[in-house]
Amino acid sequence: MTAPEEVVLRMDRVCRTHGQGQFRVDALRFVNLTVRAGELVAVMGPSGSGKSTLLNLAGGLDTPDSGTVQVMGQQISTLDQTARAGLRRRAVGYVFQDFNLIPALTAAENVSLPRELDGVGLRAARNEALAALDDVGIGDLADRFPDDMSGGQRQRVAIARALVGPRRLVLADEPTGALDSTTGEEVMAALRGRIDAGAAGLLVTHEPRFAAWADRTIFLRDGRVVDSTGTDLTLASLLVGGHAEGGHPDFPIPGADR
Ligand SMILES: Nc1ncnc2c1ncn2[C@@H]1O[C@H](COP(=O)(O)OP(=O)(O)OP(=O)(O)O)[C@@H](O)[C@H]1O
Repeated sequence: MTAPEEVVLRMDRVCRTHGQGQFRVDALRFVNLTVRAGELVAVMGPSGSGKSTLLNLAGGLDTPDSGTVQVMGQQISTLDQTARAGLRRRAVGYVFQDFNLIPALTAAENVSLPRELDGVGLRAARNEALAALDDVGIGDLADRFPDDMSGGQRQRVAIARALVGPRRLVLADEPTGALDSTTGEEVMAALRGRIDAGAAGLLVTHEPRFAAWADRTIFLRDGRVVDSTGTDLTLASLLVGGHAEGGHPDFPIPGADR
């Protein structure tokens, strides 16, 4: 297990431009971000502010135009494509809004598959998968197929899969987006539990109540980090107008201007 204070993700002065000429967009501009083991960082911002670009760079699916991205001490832009894919597989797991489970595989098979692809033997991979499912509170559903599970249970399978084996960085893109709020809270509790056990995470969300599960929140606008705040402050500032009357300027509280 990773030491609690170990840096899992480090981004220094990261810039990324998409498109060319008149279609050129500065999707990220000089972003600095450090996420340590045991830390969950929420990423909020309006549509087009650069959240997906940030997640793609953090997971090594994309490389910066300038600046550096390090995952578990390895600088992604210095790696060739094969080495990058290897680092991604060993270190990074994803959780998406739509679960992305393989319907023909049971929960345990979905979770053990990445480990089998890592070269771990079938039995060891299954044992790791069972432990990972236990960690997110659904050990008893190991042999169920995704279609026979609720949305919240499926998302917990996805969290188990994201952090099975040595993976330490979970990148979650609106993981609660398809869930009702009670189920969303249960899924956040499961994610939080896995982070507390020594992983690190980035959570893209539009919902302050889910961001409240994070240790801190960064706010993006036009590719820049325009604000960064601890969780207590996040909710407090949204609710009592710590940033501005009626909430954060990017996330006004509906009706607060009445
Ligand atoms: N492949 C691409 N080619 C051209 N422009 C792109 C590409 N990917 C992203 N962009 C642009 O970069 C900017 C940042 O996009 P990004 O998807 O990172 O934002 P986002 O905050 O995740 O948005 P959303 O909340 O709508 O998913 C946007 O202006 C977007 O149009």
